[in-house]
Amino acid sequence: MSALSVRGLGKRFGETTVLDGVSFSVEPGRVTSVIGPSGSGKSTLLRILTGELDPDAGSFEVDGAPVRNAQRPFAFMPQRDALLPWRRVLDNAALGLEMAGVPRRQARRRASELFDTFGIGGTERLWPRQLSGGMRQRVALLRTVVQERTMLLLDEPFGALDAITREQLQRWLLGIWERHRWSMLLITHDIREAVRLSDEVLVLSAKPARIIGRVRVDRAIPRGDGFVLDPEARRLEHELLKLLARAAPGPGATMMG
Ligand SMILES: Nc1ncnc2c1ncn2[C@@H]1O[C@H](COP(=O)(O)OP(=O)(O)OP(=O)(O)O)[C@@H](O)[C@H]1O
Repeated sequence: MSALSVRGLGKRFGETTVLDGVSFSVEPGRVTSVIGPSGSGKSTLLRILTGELDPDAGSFEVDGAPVRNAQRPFAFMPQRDALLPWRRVLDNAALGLEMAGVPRRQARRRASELFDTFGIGGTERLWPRQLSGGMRQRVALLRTVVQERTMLLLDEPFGALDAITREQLQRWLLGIWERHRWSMLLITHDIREAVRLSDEVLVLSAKPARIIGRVRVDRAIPRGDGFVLDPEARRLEHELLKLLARAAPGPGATMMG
């Protein structure tokens, strides 16, 4: 049974069709990435899954059961880290639990237990503005995973970071993932990141978005640092580049952003 099974999702904004019959599944404990041209509808897809938007067509199931509006079994990390500047780091980390109805003290205790594992021990009493970009992302991810859902939806978690920090956080995420084995759906702009972190990469076309390619990465996760230089990884990146050129034909065909 799939952790997530999406069938024929369609979405229009006014006259514009953004998603057109998008179907895929994420297997339990697997990581699936979605890449595609800017504006193709990747965030819209996640916003439908989280219940922020209603689809115009199609449906999806989680663990084999249709999802009703009220119950969203995902933990979602949005594109921006969205830490609240007026809450200390620990209170930010506990926010997702609090919003899910967990009493504040209990939420803070559960969040605080993860700080060391996430490499941010000692920052609990700081304000978000006192953290680096990479640390902020760790807090945002902690806030997401502390909700203890089996499926994570991550919308470009490392998109705003410099290349070195991004690389560090990818390595770190793989290490954390190995312990928890969440099913993950990851939106990214970075082909190399998609190949390194995923079991399968889906390529969306430009608007209206359809899935125009699927690339499997048949190497066990976590993959070591050397994997990016592995000929197989380079071949898959090349294949994805070609698919992206088809996804957004014309000048800047491989540009995403
Ligand atoms: N509420 C809305 N009303 C009208 N149009 C919208 C709305 N939300 C998104 N869109 C449009 O839908 C399209 C897809 O947007 P979306 O943010 O899903 O793309 P994306 O692939 O995530 O883009 P990026 O890679 O730049 O983050 C865009 O053309 C966007 O302008």
